[in-house]
Amino acid sequence: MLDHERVTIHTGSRSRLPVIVAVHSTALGPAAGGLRLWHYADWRDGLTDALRLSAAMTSKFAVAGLASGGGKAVVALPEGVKLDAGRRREVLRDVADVIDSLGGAYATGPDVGTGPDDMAVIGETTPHVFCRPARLGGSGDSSPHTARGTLAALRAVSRRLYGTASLNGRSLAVIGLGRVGAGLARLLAADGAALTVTDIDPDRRRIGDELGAVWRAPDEILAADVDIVVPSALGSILTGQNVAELRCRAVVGPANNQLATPEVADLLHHRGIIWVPDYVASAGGVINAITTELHHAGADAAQARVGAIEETVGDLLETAQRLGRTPARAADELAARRLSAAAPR
Ligand SMILES: NC(=O)C1=CN([C@@H]2O[C@H](COP(=O)(O)OP(=O)(O)OC[C@H]3O[C@@H](n4cnc5c(N)ncnc54)[C@H](O)[C@@H]3O)[C@@H](O)[C@H]2O)C=CC1
Ligand SMILES: CC(C)C(=O)C(=O)O
Repeated sequence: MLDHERVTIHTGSRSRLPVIVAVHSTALGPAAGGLRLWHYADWRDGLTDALRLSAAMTSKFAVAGLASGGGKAVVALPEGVKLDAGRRREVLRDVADVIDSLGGAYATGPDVGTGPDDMAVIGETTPHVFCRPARLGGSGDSSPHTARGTLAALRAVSRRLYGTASLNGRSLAVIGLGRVGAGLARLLAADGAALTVTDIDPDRRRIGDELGAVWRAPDEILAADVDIVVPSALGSILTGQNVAELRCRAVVGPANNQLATPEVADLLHHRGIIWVPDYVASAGGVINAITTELHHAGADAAQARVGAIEETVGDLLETAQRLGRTPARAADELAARRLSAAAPR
């Protein structure tokens, strides 16, 4: 059964590409979530992604205590298609038309494949957009805040495992050195962590070299002998098959939808590996954007809320242990309580 309030699929009048907007829930407020511009073998895979990603946004906002609902947009690019500047603009204007037609039920921001300049183009058509560049009144790139929020989650896990929040001397494997992953790797290196890194884009290796990190092939890094694995690329990286190969004590990262299926959280738990739900660890970017742009709080207040992810994760780990649950279940239950307490809209 469809679990979503509204799903719009529209063939862009300019680009002729499928523009998908999934609004999962507006129980806590109008939906928000990023725009993913990515390649898919079949556009229906993009639809599946939009459905899962938008549901995760609902939980992300609920656990973060923000009055927004879950949504996500996906433009499914056929494999191998590259967008030049003109074509990219057409795609973004198509997306903007769909968002505008929803009358405020959904506002977009950046996700994989998009950034603040793309939000500026969308903002030419519709006001329902955030993370535009600061010169246009937006809060800019979300990824440094997402990286900082993930670091806060890592500190909470380090405290639980090693009795100290410091990551100095810990070994971490960062999978994906994109906007969030590279920023997070820099923060971790500055804290004295020993890094192993990878990306499918070989050009990213220079970021690892710059940080003195060990480079591993993408298909080898999950089983690296490190303290913590940090998924920072795309989803479904943890499966029923590969959990058995892990050698780390925790998996904590910003990548959305890391589990191929929800049951993988139980498998990790049975192996004694702490998994922090991605929708908790990755909330820093959207916390900063929504707090400053929609709730008009100052930068310091927003940063404090991003830093509070450390406390949120610490509390979740404690609740999970006390009640004999996985952290995933403890987080799902917290989100469900907050959603059911919200007045019907
Ligand atoms: N940008 C943000 O503020 C937020 C991002 N996220 C999530 O964090 C993840 C990363 O996002 P961004 O850094 O913004 O995207 P990005 O597009 O800048 O970076 C993704 C990186 O992952 C690499 N990659 C893709 N598949 C890979 C694989 N199989 N193995 C290794 N590397 C691979 C890509 O080459 C790219 O360098 C995504 O899952 C995104 O949904 C979550 C919350 C906020
Ligand atoms: C960065 C925001 C917009 C988002 O989509 C997410 O947190 O996944």
